[in-house]
Amino acid sequence: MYSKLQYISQGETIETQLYNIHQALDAGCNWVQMRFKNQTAQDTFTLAEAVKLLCEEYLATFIVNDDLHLAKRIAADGVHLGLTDTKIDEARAILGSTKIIGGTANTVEDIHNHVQNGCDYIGLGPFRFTATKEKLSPILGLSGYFDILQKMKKNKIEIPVYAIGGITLRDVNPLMETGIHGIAVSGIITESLEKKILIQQLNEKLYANVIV
Ligand SMILES: Cc1ncc(COP(=O)(O)OP(=O)(O)O)c(N)n1
Ligand SMILES: Cc1ncsc1CCOP(=O)(O)O
Ligand SMILES: [Mg+2]
Repeated sequence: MYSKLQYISQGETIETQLYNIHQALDAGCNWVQMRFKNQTAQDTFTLAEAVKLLCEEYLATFIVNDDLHLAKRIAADGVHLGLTDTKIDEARAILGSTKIIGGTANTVEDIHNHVQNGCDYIGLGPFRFTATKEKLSPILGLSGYFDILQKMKKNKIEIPVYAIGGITLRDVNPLMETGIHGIAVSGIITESLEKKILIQQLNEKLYANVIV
């Protein structure tokens, strides 16, 4: 089963990114998406190599944001692709069947297309406004998740869905009640001064109904 908590990295420099990712891993995150925007190819590659080693040390899943070819080059566990990034079916043809491919969705039609094209998980959002990302798609709110997850059920569309965008601890229970698999968060973990406690609290809520 995919982890129910994804950490999306932040930081304007290689050093800040590595610090933030290391802190998140140390505090218990076991899924990292490296998101390093508007950087040179060399710096992104340098960071990715270091993050790969860190994730291996912590036995964490390592996903590269946006850059399919970088994900392939460094043999990351997978890639996350947005609606304007490389198409999911093209990425599948390049990465093969063993790598994880995540796709962004804002509607049930996006989810349906991604499933048809061989996507492994969905990042559905934004839940609410967030300053972490520019040019947000329409905000879904709780009712948006409820509607989309109901439509998925009705149409028998099965794929793990992660809620994303401005999520806080108190959003987790109501979001999980809509039928999502988990959450992808950046700000709350990066900014937390008590990361271990926060991640424990998030995981308690995320895994509350999982029978082991
Ligand atoms: C898990 C997850 N879901 C959605 C996104 C957003 O991807 P995208 O729309 O391509 O935006 P950027 O992150 O590239 O700015 C994501 N990264 N992860
Ligand atoms: C990458 C991304 N895509 C939609 S919202 C978002 C940012 C998530 O970060 P945060 O948890 O800080 O809102
Ligand atoms: Mg993208």
